[in-house]
Amino acid sequence: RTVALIGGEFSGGQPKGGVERAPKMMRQAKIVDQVKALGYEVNDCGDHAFPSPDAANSSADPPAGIVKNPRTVGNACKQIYDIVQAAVKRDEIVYTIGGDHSLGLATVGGHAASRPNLCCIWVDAHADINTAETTGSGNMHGMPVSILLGLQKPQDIPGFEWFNPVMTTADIVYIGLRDLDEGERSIIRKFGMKAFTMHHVDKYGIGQVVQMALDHVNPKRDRPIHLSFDVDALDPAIAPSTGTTVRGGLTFREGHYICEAVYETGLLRGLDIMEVNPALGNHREVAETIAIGCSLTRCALGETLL
Ligand SMILES: N[C@@H](CC/C=C/[B-](O)(O)O)C(=O)O
Ligand SMILES: [Mn+2]
Ligand SMILES: [Mn+2]
Ligand SMILES: [Mn+2]
Repeated sequence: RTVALIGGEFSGGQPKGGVERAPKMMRQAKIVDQVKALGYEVNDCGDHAFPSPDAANSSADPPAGIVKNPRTVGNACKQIYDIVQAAVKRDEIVYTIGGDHSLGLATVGGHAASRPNLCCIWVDAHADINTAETTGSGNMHGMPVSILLGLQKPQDIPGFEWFNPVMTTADIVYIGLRDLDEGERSIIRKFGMKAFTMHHVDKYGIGQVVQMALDHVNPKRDRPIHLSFDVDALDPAIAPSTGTTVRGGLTFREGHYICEAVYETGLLRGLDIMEVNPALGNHREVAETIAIGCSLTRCALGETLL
């Protein structure tokens, strides 16, 4: 089994610099050796840096409405999308280290483009499903899912004309939500999307939640799975170095359980570890957040299953 490792050194989907440094920091933490130690071949596709958007409203990439850096984000996504698609065609497990979660359009979208019947588990404090109309911040890391599903027409955002939505609202399930914008709430309700919030995690426990999530998007356990993990799904106490912290998140074990349970299906074909920002917090907080990015990866690749 081969894992294609892709570093997405990209920060343009949100305003806090530093998130582009996570791939190098994870490599310094020996993530490649850790994956190899689990028995995988690693096809290192390298780290991909992108022109970091200069100050907002730059002349080269003016906002589309209030959507910031659309062409910069679209270009980065297109490049990662192509790399992901090529890895999937080689039947490799596609593993992307972000970078902000706007790249989720490229990882899940690129995967779906060459993997029929793909389903997605989106682990996040946020739904990332704002359209250009509903976004309050204009930060594109809050929008990848709406474009992925075609709820936001790609051709209506400069830089995204290349994207062809192939997934539907029924192909994705959320775990960990606790900070939704009003527009996102109405989109989720309107399309009857499945979302397991932190309320459900408390009510049913993580074991039941993952089971119900899989039963929703993968009832016959016959669909390949893409797990897109935003580390801000975890409680900030254990993953502090991330740009959009929200209190009351997943515990260390709940986060790792999700990864273990997805591995246990034998259906994991795509994994994203997103939004680790080594520029945020003190040395210990950065080290802890990088370490959790590595341990989540190991659990998603089978480390803890006997
Ligand atoms: N919903 C907020 C927050 C977006 C958060 C994105 B993240 O999940 O990738 O951190 C927004 O649209 O600005
Ligand atoms: Mn996210
Ligand atoms: Mn988030
Ligand atoms: Mn985030």
